[in-house]
Amino acid sequence: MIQVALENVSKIYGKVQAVQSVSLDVQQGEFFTLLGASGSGKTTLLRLIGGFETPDTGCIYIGGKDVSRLPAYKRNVHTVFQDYALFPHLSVFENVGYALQAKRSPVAEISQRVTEALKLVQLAEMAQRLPAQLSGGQKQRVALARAIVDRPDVLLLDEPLSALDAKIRMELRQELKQLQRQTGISFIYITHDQEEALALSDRIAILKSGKLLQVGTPLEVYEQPADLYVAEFIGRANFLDGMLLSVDGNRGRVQIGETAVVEGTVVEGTTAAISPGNAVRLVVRPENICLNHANIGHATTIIQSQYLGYATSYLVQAIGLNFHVMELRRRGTSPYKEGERVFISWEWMEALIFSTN
Ligand SMILES: Nc1ncnc2c1ncn2[C@@H]1O[C@H](COP(=O)(O)OP(=O)(O)OP(=O)(O)O)[C@@H](O)[C@H]1O
Repeated sequence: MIQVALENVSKIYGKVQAVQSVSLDVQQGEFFTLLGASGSGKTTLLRLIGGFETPDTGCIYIGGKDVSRLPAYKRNVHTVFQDYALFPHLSVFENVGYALQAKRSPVAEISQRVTEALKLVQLAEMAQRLPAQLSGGQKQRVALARAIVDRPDVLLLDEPLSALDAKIRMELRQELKQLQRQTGISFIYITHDQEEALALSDRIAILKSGKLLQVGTPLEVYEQPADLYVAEFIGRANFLDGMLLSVDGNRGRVQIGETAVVEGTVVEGTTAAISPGNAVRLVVRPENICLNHANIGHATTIIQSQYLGYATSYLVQAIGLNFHVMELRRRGTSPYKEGERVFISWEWMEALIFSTN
């Protein structure tokens, strides 16, 4: 069932088209992430869904009802911000129960719901503490409990983990996902952190200058980016500029550097709907490149070798270019050493060719 639907929604601030004709659906119980560079319109979209802004054109539906002109307090939507926004003079319990209290819900119901929400965020023991007596991660858990206690249809989360240090962030990331699954509330989540987006989301929407470029599962946006921008934005990759020489089915051959064909500087990848002769960029992920001693692919020298425990990260030089290569550690093998001469190759299906015209 569709929980939130946007139809051709636009928002203009003066001369800035913050959101440009965006249409998308968020399913009930879905973890949906808005990802994009600074200024791409993520917060504006969230504010439009929350009712803190009204669209200039287009419609917003929540639970099938047109809420485009409905103020925030009339939508069953809550927002969790980066800075927690807790009341400092109220206890954890009172912070979480605040909205229910304001609605004059019966005391027994408040107590039961607050206790339940605090349990869900693992803070049952800290109900009587004041916010000042909590760590950053605990404060954000209180903010989460407060946001779910009222059982909203949709929870909007604006970079809720960005103020936390890396370790707490990882912990809370897992809890957030669990909380979403347990409550079945649709989450619409903003983050700058691509890895967080890939790890948490059912689907990700990628925005650029207020426009929606692609909506897909983490696997789709990482492995089948809709265009070069998405490929460059999500994850790390190597980019090779050149000219498309020939296409066989969807297997393309690219001459690196747009010069005449030079022996040993032709690479392969997948392409769709690009004609030979066009300027292209080939994108290949570090983990899709294989290093070998078996004379397969292009000769290369290891410039840098960084042992990361679970993997080894290499900088190598081949066909006059630098490549970033990532190899998972395998037991019984030792990493290649700096200065060592090896070969690099990749399966043509694992590299993507985009037009740069
Ligand atoms: N109230 C406003 N008045 C004028 N311009 C605004 C206003 N709010 C946002 N903008 C502009 O709209 C564009 C989109 O802003 P928005 O905050 O939605 O981006 P964002 O993707 O959330 O960025 P960030 O990741 O930096 O928070 C930006 O160019 C911004 O300067």
